[in-house]
Amino acid sequence: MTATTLTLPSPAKLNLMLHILGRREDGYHELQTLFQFLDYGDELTFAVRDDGVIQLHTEFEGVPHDSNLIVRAAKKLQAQSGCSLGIDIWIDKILPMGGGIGGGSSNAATTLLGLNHLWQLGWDHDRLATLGLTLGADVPVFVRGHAAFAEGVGEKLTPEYPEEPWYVVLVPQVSVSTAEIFSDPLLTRNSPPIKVRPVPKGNSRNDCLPVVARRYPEVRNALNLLGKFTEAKLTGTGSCVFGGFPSKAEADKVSALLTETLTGFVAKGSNVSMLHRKLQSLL
Ligand SMILES: C[C@](O)(CO)[C@H](O)COP(=O)(O)OP(=O)(O)OC[C@H]1O[C@@H](n2ccc(N)nc2=O)[C@H](O)[C@@H]1O
Ligand SMILES: Nc1ncnc2c1ncn2[C@@H]1O[C@H](COP(=O)(O)OP(=O)(O)OP(=O)(O)O)[C@@H](O)[C@H]1O
Repeated sequence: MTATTLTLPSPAKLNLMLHILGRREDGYHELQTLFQFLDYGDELTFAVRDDGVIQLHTEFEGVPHDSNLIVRAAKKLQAQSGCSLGIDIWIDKILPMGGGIGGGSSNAATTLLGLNHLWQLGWDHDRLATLGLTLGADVPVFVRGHAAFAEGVGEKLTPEYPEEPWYVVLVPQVSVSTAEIFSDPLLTRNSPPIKVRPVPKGNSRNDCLPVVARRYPEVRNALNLLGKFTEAKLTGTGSCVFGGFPSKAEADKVSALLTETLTGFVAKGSNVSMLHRKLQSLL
């Protein structure tokens, strides 16, 4: 008998590099980016209900119930699968919103995979990723669960195997709107496509960084401070800034110094998402 309740992780991601190649007719941008997961994230708990109702019990400041990506993901999956079951959902939210570490997208993917399991739909990852893309450009990589080189708007994924260092992630206390950064006239949108894999060294820049740093002094400050210890990078459109270290001890040492004045955390990079490791252990 399949369980009717389930608790699953919803990990963060980093963009280890991000190049913008151009802008499409629909306003979305053609990207090349390298995604890696962190062993750090939110936790969602699901309990099946038989009346078809989808209810998220945790309140989010500034996000109405029906706009929450968790609820939108659940409703889409229910409608497209024709499932008559419903779900109660709770979330322990630790990922910052508008931090560029993919909180909302990851929550949507965890919901799709969790409900596919609990509702026994038997959808494969291709089908779930296609539905996920309609919720956000970053959802498919969380559905697939492997570090990946992404092209298109982020949906064409090729598995990658970057090193898995320990990261210090700084969380500047500003929420950056992805749409706002992508509509900035100063954004560089003409990076030449990378044609070889893995991404050659020297290509780790994030094309969004100059625009984000210009608009947000808090992000500039975080980049400068972390940059005293290692190469400091921006993930996605920010606000979070990260740098890799060969050991937890070194990352902890730098984090202890920086988190006296800034918010941040230490987490291990991971090429297989902790969500997929947990799901695998259930089979
Ligand atoms: C920047 C990244 O975080 C890199 O991982 C993602 O590409 C953004 O993914 P996301 O947050 O899931 O983005 P979405 O919710 O799909 O899009 C938010 C807004 O960002 C802009 N956007 C997003 C992705 C993309 N490739 N081009 C864009 O121009 C669009 O204006 C869109 O309205
Ligand atoms: N479950 C959710 N978790 C976080 N944000 C959500 C959620 N549902 C809806 N949102 C909305 O989506 C916006 C972007 O949230 P998210 O945490 O995904 O941003 P982000 O970290 O910049 O992500 P990305 O790296 O994908 O751009 C939030 O500001 C919020 O209004």
